[in-house]
Amino acid sequence: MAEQLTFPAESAAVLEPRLPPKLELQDATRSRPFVTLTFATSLDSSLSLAPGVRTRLSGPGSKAMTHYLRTRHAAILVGVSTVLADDPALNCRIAGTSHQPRPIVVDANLRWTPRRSDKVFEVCRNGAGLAPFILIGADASNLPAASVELLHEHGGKYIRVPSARSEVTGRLRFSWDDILAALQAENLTSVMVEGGGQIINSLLDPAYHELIDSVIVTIAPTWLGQGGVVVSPERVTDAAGVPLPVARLSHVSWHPFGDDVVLCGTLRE
Ligand SMILES: NC(=O)c1ccc[n+]([C@@H]2O[C@H](COP(=O)([O-])OP(=O)(O)OC[C@H]3O[C@@H](n4cnc5c(N)ncnc54)[C@H](O)[C@@H]3O)[C@@H](O)[C@H]2O)c1
Ligand SMILES: Nc1nc(=O)c(N)c(NC[C@H](O)[C@H](O)[C@H](O)COP(=O)(O)O)[nH]1
Repeated sequence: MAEQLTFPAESAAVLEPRLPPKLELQDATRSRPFVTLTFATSLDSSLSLAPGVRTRLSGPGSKAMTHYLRTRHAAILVGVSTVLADDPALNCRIAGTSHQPRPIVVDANLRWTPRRSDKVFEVCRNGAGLAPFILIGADASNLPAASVELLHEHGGKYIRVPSARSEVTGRLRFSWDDILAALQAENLTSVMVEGGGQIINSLLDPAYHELIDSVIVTIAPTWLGQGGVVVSPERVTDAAGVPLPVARLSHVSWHPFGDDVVLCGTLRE
């Protein structure tokens, strides 16, 4: 029996001001999708114990909240390392839901070879989720024919996005404007960005704050210790080289969910 979660209507009401409009009312004529940044973190800002290690942080209440968020967004976006680490279903497991979000996997450097046994395809075949759209570099070549076929069979696909090589790592990067334009072109009117660390840290760059409509963070009462995947965006300095805060939430509210607390806010004034 597949996992079935419930989320109380009173809790949903508390979150409502932080959410995009109901899906049927979302405006396809907006210039870009509604963006919710959401993740679960430890007290030492870790998303997981180590890169590649699936780590449960959310308790049952805040986990149900995350799945409720999935009912309210057209798409759910993760980085390829999250897919490789977690083999996630990227579906919505709220009992009775009729909506499934479109999984978006950011894989600029083609590290994931999708396989029939991956959970995201399994839930898709069971009618409990959608197949992924995989964002790859505009010049990517030699796509594995079996992966193209597997995606096609399940209703997913590769989508090409303009890319540039990072001067620091030499790896291909997308700008968030281009990522969101690619989603908009697919009529995906809202997206929740779930992680992992590299995805979140790149979105928290001040250049992108205006793109983020809502931030919803689950904080679990635990320290994971050093060596974890940490949310800590690149440092910003003033003209004299003095460090400045990268981002601060405004319009903040805190909501307890079991042992966890959920922090809501926005990066706009
Ligand atoms: N606690 C949570 O809420 C949560 C959520 C998601 C993932 N996780 C955990 O996070 C870990 C994975 O995080 P991570 O930081 O290693 O990887 P990640 O999931 O952020 O994926 C990193 C990859 O995504 C791609 N990428 C990221 N930003 C990009 C950009 N701007 N342009 C192009 N490509 C880009 C690159 O290929 C990069 O190698 C896993 O252990 C997973 O379990 C936790
Ligand atoms: N809210 C939240 N609490 C957690 O404790 C945790 N580990 C994640 N992780 C987010 C990640 O994007 C995917 O949710 C996981 O990879 C699991 O995926 P599924 O639930 O199977 O879709 N998210």
